[in-house]
Amino acid sequence: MISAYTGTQVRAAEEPLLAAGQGDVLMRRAAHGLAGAVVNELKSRGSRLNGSRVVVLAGKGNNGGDGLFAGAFLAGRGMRTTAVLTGDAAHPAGLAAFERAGGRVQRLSEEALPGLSDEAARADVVIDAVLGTGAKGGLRGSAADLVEALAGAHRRGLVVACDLPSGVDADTGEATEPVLPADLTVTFGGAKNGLLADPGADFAGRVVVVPIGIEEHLPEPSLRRLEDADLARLLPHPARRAQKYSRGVLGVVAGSEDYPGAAVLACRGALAAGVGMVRYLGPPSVADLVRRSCPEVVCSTGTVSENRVQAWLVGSGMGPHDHEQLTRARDAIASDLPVVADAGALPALPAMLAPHVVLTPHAGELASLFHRLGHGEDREAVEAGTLAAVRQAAVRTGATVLLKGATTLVAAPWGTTFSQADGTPWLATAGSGDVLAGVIGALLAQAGPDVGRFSEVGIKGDSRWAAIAALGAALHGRAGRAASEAASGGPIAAGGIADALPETWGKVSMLSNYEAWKRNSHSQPLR
Ligand SMILES: NC(=O)C1=CN([C@@H]2O[C@H](COP(=O)(O)OP(=O)(O)OC[C@H]3O[C@@H](n4cnc5c(N)ncnc54)[C@H](O)[C@@H]3O)[C@@H](O)[C@H]2O)[C@@H](O)CC1
Ligand SMILES: [K+]
Repeated sequence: MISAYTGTQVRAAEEPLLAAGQGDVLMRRAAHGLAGAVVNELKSRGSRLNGSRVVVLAGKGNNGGDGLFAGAFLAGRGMRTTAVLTGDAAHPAGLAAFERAGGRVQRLSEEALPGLSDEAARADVVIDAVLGTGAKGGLRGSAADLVEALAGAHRRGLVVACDLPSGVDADTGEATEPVLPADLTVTFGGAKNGLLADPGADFAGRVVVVPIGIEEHLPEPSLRRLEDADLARLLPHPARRAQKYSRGVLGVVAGSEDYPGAAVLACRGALAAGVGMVRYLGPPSVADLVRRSCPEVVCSTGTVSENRVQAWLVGSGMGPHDHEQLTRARDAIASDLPVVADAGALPALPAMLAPHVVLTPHAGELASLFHRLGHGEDREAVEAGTLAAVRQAAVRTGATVLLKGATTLVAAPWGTTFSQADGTPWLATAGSGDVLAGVIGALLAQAGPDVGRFSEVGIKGDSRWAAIAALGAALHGRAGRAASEAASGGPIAAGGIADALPETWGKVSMLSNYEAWKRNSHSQPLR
């Protein structure tokens, strides 16, 4: 699990060490980690260190101090280092160390701007150490001009953000442009929320966390990302004596005469994600298409209460005039069973929901939901602050809310939030969301009463619905990536995501089987 924190949480964790006079030690550890990451990255690219040029953009706070100390380490490795001081001051000890190591110091001003931005654009490495967790707002004045010029330059070297790209809000991921897009962000003590939420994540590149000794003082994470081992633990496994009903039955209320394919794709997503049975309820013409496309699906007629299932999927491919389907969607939501409510069901939701109802809007649908709740956020506002938006939606509706995007965020109404970025931009294709709803529906149907596997990864109570949705997003993203990789990185259609999902699932669970085998192999005979 990757854990992320707000700037305030990280600063509070630093407090006991600062009080014990360890401030310098923390900064040197951070700087050493930053310099080491630069060296590793250059080596992995086959670039030589000796004589290559590094420009450190150093602000006046501790973030600049980290950058200057890192520059000193790099100068010690034979790199030609220049510090561009963006403020009216610089971290005194960092600056002294930098100068002692032979670094060259330049002060940024309007006059010096053209020459320094040229130099930065020609450098092999640029370290962005202007603003860190203590910043208010974005870059200003000449620093903003320099970053704007650099971001627009034809060619630039490796860009490494110190702690976080300057201008990205550590707590929310909001970005005040200009922000220099990093290839690599080296962050200290723990990841920051802003690196795992869009638009901040757009600027962060690959994120490396450097431990600096504050970790034991960190509280519960503010944001989590499921990794391989967590996914493996959370995947349901059929019991030896399982039968299709005990494996979980998903009822699907989706599709319409205008969008019949959505029902098919939702069913394909569900079938690929381990459910025991899928029951489809919908218009006869759609049911015919579902039967022909997925003969495994049982098409039923009648009402929601007449169909016995363990979870419902409602809304994919439904419009505002599909009255019979909308009635079924409302009944499913009122049934007390877990529900994934997608697309056309979102405008028909009751005002207050429960955490076992998982809403799956994209940014535009979330903006519409806010409008109905009497709040004015438009799509742009949601996209500019995805983390705040998804959390607010969960609090206001009482539901678990999954906000789809390059980074998919899932928030439980009580605050537990996940960020998954497992996919590829090829996933932005029609029908992809229907498959995702099917996958999450299947996982909800298999959830059962067992909460043990959730507590194993530190997820308590009703937060498990958010973990299930995050698991679904991770599987969907990875399946999409696998489908694209099978096409040598080419495009995918939504059906291909469902087709790739069983193997993705198998690979993830192999990991847990291997761990179990390793644990057991010394003490038990293998069967
Ligand atoms: N506190 C600690 O012990 C440690 C802090 N570390 C580093 O310290 C950073 C936080 O340091 P600071 O609290 O000094 O904060 P920053 O370095 O983020 O910047 C704050 C400084 O910039 C000024 N400033 C704020 N907003 C600005 C803006 N929009 N434009 C221009 N100037 C602005 C402030 O007046 C202040 O002087 C972390 O991101 C991390 O890099 C690390 O060295 C690890 C240890
Ligand atoms: K920075």
